[in-house]
Amino acid sequence: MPVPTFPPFPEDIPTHPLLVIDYELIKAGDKNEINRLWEAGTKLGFWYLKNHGVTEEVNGMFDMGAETMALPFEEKMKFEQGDSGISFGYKALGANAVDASGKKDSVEFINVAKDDALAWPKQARRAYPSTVNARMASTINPFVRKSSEINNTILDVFNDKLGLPAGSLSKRHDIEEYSGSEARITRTPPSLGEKGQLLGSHTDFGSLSFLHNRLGGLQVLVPGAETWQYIKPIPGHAICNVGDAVALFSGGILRSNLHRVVAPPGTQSDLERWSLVFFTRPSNPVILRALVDESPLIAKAVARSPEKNFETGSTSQEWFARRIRNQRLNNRKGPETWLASRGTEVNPEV
Ligand SMILES: O=C(O)CCC(=O)C(=O)O
Ligand SMILES: [Fe+2]
Repeated sequence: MPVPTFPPFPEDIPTHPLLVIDYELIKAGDKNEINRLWEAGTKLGFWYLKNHGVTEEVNGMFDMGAETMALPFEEKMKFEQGDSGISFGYKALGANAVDASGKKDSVEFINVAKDDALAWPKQARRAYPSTVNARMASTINPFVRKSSEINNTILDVFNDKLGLPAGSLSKRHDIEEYSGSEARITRTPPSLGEKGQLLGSHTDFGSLSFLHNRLGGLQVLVPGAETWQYIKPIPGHAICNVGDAVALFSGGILRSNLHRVVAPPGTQSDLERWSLVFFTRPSNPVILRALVDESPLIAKAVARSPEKNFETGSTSQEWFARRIRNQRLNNRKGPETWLASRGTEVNPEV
């Protein structure tokens, strides 16, 4: 399908600028670009990534999303993620809370496990709708492979800057090992000028997120600022951010920043909103904790923040399942369920 055109992001709405990082330069070991990536990862934890080389796969992923969401509701529900804390599969509109009051979310999405995309035509973690299966080999597998490679290249840069022994972060993200890494396509019905959150304020659960957006709506709460600010989508650029796992490994040196999604601004609010994310997460058995014994820099950072707890005592798999499970409205008992779904942002000790 040709890439559709969209009404532009309004000129008169303030946006927060992000550093644009050139992936080709990062791969080539360009010192200046590496320093800029480090600045982006440590100050806000968000940046644009250009020349990432996945544009064709991104377009195919959006087609897969459109084909999947067009299936009858009963068909999609056969692949529903369930209430046990497993993220892979389909999530219907309104199945999750967006805040402590238990307000329903307004998005539907399909999550495809990295492990299934790589194992295809075998099944590793679960089954998917026919529209997903039809594009596993042609689109989803190359999207996941290329995105995982970008993930480990960026983690190697952070590894070096953090003074960790070579390969310390990337060995925790071995592509061959089962993890919660997944590709997600989200569809949001037109907002029609409505105010309010489509996806509540959160930090991402995992290591890095690679977001391919076409419409606005994503906002960040910049440290020290009092108001949320839009991040403007730029065609062909991914929006990347650091998640909780890497923030914890680094003793807080890398930043997992709060963000949320509100209605697309201006005339964009009359359209359906589609977004694609590749979320990377450490392998299932990896313990989420600051790597103080591997890097004096991380040990110093942790010592400087005695009020914070970087020892979660949780494996990557448990951390992830806890967050997914406690967002589900089916599991809700009260505001405490929402609180139990949170990450590094509200844990009073982190
Ligand atoms: O759709 C977006 O712009 C962001 C989505 C997001 O933050 C998430 O799914 O974690
Ligand atoms: Fe997010």
